[in-house]
Amino acid sequence: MTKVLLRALAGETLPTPPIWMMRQAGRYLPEYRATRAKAGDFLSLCYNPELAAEVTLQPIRRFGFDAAILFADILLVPQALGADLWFVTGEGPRLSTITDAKGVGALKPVEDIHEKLSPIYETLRILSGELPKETALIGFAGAPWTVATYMVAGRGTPDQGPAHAFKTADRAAFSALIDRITEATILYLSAQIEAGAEVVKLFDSWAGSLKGEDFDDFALQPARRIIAALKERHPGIPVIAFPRQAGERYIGFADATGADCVALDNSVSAEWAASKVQVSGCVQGNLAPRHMVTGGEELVSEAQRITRALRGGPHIFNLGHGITPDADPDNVARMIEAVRTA
Ligand SMILES: Cc1c2[nH]c(c1CCC(=O)O)Cc1[nH]c(c(CCC(=O)O)c1C)Cc1[nH]c(c(CCC(=O)O)c1C)Cc1[nH]c(c(C)c1CCC(=O)O)C2
Repeated sequence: MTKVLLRALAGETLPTPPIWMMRQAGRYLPEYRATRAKAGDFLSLCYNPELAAEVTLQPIRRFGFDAAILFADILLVPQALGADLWFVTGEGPRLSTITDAKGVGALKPVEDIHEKLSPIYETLRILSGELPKETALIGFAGAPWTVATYMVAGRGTPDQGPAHAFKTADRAAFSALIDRITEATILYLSAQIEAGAEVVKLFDSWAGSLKGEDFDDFALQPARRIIAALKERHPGIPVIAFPRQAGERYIGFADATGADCVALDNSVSAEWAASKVQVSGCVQGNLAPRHMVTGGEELVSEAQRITRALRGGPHIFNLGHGITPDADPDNVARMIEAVRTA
């Protein structure tokens, strides 16, 4: 029996959609907080294969999701390319910054990334042996634009201003940075697949700040290049693309990039997506994460509305973005029940 997540990704319309959640292993779970404390800090947890596998499995044991997502972070790739990376508690990531051609030139050769990232591959090998047979294993990476926004600014930014400024000041150097990340991402995701990932997802969390030609050059083309290279090396491995906040640019994104599925954020309606995006294949999404905090009747009705709206084609149920640390785990169980009884 093929795993239900893989069936949806192959284009099958199922009576009940497979379910998983972005950030399903995370601070809203007491067992995650306990394992993170044991590891010491977030990055030590990412680089400890036994403990990273343990936190990946926690939400599977608790909720029986149809997919497990590797526990790691999109910012490990910049670190493997030579950037300094640390996390400030309560604030988020910090990195050394790259603001010109010289900074791009100083990055390590892409082939060197495996040296730093080999524990991540080990986490996947452990998970391949330990997951229930019906649970699919998802690997991931940040998309080049989103990763670049952190590498340029050295932190998360509300409007990605520093990356836009670099792009405007020296488009060739900025393109070289995007190319370098693109090449590293191909090597990283290929290694994840070789270590056991059955699906890979590209997170372009800041795609929504790219407009017109910039969207084509820095969101669409890098995704197309990565997906083409992966399909050549690993035919049959499906790719989920998440160009968050792409709005109208969700239309045709799967066809233009070769993605098997596009993940929808919660700023678009499921009804709109059914007629405009699902016509090209599988879609994933798109419950607003706040329902996992607020719960109640609205959680049930929204989860069921989305499930019904996307029932006519291939669909993977998920949130529109990651579950937040203040979410109530009981609401996750309620959400799953609502989707399965819609
Ligand atoms: C932009 C981005 C990052 N990381 C990621 C993205 C893209 C998706 C998105 O838009 O959310 C992706 C990511 N980060 C994490 C995963 C693991 C898999 C999963 O459960 O989804 C994945 C897929 C773990 C994490 N990554 C992070 C945590 C929290 C760390 C902790 O335990 O303190 C987790 C569980 C930290 C992180 N990592 C990042 C930020 C901005 C932060 C700080 C914000 C926060 O604290 O929630 C960068």
